[in-house]
Amino acid sequence: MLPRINFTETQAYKYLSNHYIDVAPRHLKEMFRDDPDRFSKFSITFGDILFDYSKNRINDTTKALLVQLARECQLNDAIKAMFTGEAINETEGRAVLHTALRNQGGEPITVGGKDVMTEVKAVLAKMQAFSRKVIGGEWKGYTGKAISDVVNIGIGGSDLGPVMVTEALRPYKNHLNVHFVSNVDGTHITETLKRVNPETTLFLVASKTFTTQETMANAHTARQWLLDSGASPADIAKHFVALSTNGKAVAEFGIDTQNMFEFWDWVGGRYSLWSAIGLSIVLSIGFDHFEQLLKGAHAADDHFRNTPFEENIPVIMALMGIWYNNFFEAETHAILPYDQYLHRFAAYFQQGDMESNGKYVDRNGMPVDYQTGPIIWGEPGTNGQHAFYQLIHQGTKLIPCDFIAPAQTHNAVGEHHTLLLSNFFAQTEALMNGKDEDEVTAELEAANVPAEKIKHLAPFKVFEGNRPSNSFLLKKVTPYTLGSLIALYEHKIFVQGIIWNIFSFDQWGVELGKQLAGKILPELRHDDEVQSHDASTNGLINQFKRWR
Ligand SMILES: O=P(O)(O)OC[C@H]1O[C@H](O)[C@H](O)[C@@H](O)[C@@H]1O
Repeated sequence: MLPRINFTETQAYKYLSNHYIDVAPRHLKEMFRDDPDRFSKFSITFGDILFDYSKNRINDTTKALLVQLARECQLNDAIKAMFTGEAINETEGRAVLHTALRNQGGEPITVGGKDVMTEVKAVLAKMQAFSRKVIGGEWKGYTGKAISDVVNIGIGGSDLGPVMVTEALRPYKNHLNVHFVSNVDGTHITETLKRVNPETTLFLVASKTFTTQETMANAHTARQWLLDSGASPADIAKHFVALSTNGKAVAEFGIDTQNMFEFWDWVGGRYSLWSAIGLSIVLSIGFDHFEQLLKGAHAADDHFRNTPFEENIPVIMALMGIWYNNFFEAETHAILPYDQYLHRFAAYFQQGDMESNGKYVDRNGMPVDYQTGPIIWGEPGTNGQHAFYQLIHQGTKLIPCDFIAPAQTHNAVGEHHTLLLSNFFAQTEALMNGKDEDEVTAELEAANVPAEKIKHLAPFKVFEGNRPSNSFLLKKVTPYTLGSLIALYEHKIFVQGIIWNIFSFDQWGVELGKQLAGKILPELRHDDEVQSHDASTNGLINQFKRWR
């Protein structure tokens, strides 16, 4: 069982509340001036990842107190409980073992007395053999042609991870075209099917539960499309495989369970890209690269498990987040990758973080009286710079940011990468330093702007700075480094959930909408007016009926 500690009642929290009063008015610029060791003190190198957290509004005392907070919340025990397969997803009575999926160290991991590693390895071997056949052209469609296109049909955790990783690792891609259909909006499947040929398309129906409305609707439409093209029901097996925990529902759908790649209820949907759900990744970049992804994640798992909190990247990421979320009252956290291939990274962690820690009930079943998970958002730089950075620089809200950039690009065209990285460095520096009135005035004077105009303009051109950021400088986005980076973020979410005393691995909050949609659906199947809802919902439904 996970500890039940209200972190606002710890000693560390009390100290931090007082300490906040001292630190909040201090400017990062001064902190750098006063402490020449700041960068070496507040940065951690892990393999090919440099994590710099020195541009945060902290000093040595802040860090020590935040680490004390983690200790008082018994983070050590919680980490151990997760890695050893305790049922820490208590509301669903399940272990949380995405770390077992990438356990490349050979250590046995048991759930209910059974070593899960045997099954994990068997499914990986099955994925490897299958992907070899598909990539090598040995697996044929119903007219005897090799597969050219793979369509992953899934949503949420059965979509976002594979999309993000296949995009991030495009430089490692083979000849197969990989597509993703998630939305139940018929447009998504229709537009995708326009681009593929039924004779050479393989569908992966990816669903942990195999009951998700969107995925089932898309899968049925895809199956019908295949049959309409001239395939027989017996040909389905050549074009459909399932990635699921639910063998019964897979068989009922008509997919041979031989063609099912299994995973288990101890894999949370939003942590499942390492499981059979990653088959689209394997097909896109080959099994060896997928294995590298697992290895990178495993190295991050080891780091998380075995490194003292002071030097532990996910722990520090989490503590910085708590410092802003619970003391500075920051509401959001931006993830800003300076790498076009990472363009779905923030979207991926919107689910990862917000579905995990978007909870207002604590582990005792009581409403919390403090803030929990932040709103996660972001877009790749430099696009964001020309869109929303204005608010980050000069708005009234404090937005802690993560900047992520590779030192080496996969596409060395002209000076592009140097331009990109100059923006990456400049932004974190500008957010931190800002620009005071003297600097603004000097600049305008140098540009020969008349004194009267300077007085008028200066306030608008001042940047107060003191806006915090983390920087992740990666040597290069490789499968291994990406695996590590994702795992570091996953563990950050875990640490925050432990400190906030919430359950990070269930998602009851998504159920209500699903339930109500199920109730409304039959009402939309006829044209009679509905009166069974509130006035707004009735009004919307009835207008929809008149217009459709
Ligand atoms: O993989 P599935 O069972 O189809 O679930 C897909 C998604 O469904 C729900 O919306 C959950 O909130 C997500 O966590 C999950 O990833």
